[in-house]
Amino acid sequence: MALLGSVLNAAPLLRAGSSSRLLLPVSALHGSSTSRSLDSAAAAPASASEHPGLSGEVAEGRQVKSLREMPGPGAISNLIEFFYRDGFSRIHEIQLEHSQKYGKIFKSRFGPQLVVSIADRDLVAQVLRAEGPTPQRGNMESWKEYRDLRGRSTGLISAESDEWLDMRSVLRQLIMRPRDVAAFSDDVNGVVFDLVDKVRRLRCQQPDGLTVFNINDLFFKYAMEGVASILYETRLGCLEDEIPKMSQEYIGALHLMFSSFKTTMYAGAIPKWMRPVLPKPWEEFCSSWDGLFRFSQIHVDKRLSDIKKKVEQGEEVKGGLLTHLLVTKEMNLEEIYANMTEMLLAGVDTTSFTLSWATYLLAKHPTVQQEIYEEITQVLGGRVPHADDISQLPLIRGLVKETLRLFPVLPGNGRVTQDDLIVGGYFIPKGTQLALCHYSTSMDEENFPSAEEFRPDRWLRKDALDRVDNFGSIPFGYGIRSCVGRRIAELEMHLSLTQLLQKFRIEVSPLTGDVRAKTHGLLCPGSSINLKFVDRV
Ligand code: HEM
Repeated sequence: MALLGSVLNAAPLLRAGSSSRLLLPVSALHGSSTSRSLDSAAAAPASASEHPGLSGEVAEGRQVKSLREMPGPGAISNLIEFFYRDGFSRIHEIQLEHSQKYGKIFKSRFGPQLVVSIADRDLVAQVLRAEGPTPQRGNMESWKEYRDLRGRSTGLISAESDEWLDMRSVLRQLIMRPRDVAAFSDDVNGVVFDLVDKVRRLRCQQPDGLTVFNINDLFFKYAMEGVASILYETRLGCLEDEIPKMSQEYIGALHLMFSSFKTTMYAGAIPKWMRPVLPKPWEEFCSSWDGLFRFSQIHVDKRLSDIKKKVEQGEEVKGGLLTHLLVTKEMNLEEIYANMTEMLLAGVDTTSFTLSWATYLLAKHPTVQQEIYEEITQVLGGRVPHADDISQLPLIRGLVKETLRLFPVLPGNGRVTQDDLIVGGYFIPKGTQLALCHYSTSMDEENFPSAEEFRPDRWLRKDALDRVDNFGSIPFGYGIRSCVGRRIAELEMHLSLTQLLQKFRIEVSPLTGDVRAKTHGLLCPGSSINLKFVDRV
């Protein structure tokens, strides 16, 4: 399942405003909602004074090139790459290959679509720093169409312009600073206890009493339970042996949308007029959204009715994020449903894949694991960690950063330019779809020496890498449209990894092969990760 990935990675590949839209992978296939033709771009050398978004290159008198002159793979070779060589599951590798072959800025075509890919840290920085107040990631037409059809609101992922800005301003105040989410420590720790317990129960079922098969399945349940404990202020029971029916149905809806990654893709890609002859993708798309919205609505309504009861009885109303939103009415009810739905969606696979990679890397590097364990023991002893402890655990933070550098769950991100830009010497007209190639910049030796190596200590402050504006690795994006759930995800990952390392030595099971990454919307383990959890004495 990889909904967020299909949205953030692939949505930019839907051509805006076209009735025959095509969905393309962000990193290697390149489409455009360019509002000017390439010819006019070529014929209109920009001047810095006319175009506030332009870099100093024009002013310095260097020749600005048009998109026509930009290198990149041809449409036919892209077709072959993706449809005959299973390129859809290797988007991250193709991104790297193309940046090595064509340079750090290149264009690709797929039919009428054109996307400009940027695989250079400084150019990515230039683009993101020049963003206006309401950046756009890509085309969200199919999401919006569903919402219009059902009279639903958009949430942060699907909204644009002022509508997006208003909701973002509300949520930014509530969950974007580490100290805001520190308040959720106890709730998340409650879920971590259940995770540890579940590890113990699962390994007991195996003959060696140690192995947990397909660790991502467990982390998926943990991530869902963890994020729901914050978003809905309730427990879903995902880590119980019998998952409650309602939570099971939600997981089913999520599976429908993603197991059918294709469903999401085709729903957006198949033109409306073809739906009568090819109804299934759109129907499945709508039906999975129905399930996701229904689930959120049940939990939001339940909280609302609890609050009303308390008010009627004259009791004080206390609570977290959802309570705040319902009481202050900074968002209307439909907006709350939509944002809870989209945040739950965005917060599960992303976190669980990262945890799966982190534990796999730890198991493969016992010396690193031991160093991190010693740091934890020195700082906490056996004490349960709290959010406030994390600043004292730089290696735990480095572990998460390094995992996301090696396996950025979103290997690429999209932006539609909102102004004419000159990037890397090329004139990029307003409305061009850009693909920011995070995977390539993360693996670039210039940004990270010995880039293939797993070295959480490279993030220790002494090396000055640990900066929010290190554009070589920005797994949560950057700036005003960056991941709104970043602090929640970090809290869930820091607390769970710390406790797992306090309790267990993690080893790779001999039943695990060499696990390689594949793109399935998100960058996910290409095969099952099976790990042994050995008690620490
Ligand atoms: C390891 C975990 C996660 C990673 C790596 C991640 C990464 C990202 C990235 C790269 C973006 C796009 C940013 C941009 O366009 O600049 C994004 C957006 C978003 N993420 Fe996350 N995410 C994670 C977890 C979460 C969680 C736990 C939540 C919710 C609680 C969440 C909610 C969102 C939302 C709502 C957006 C859209 C924000 C907007 O458009 O304003 N994410 N995420």
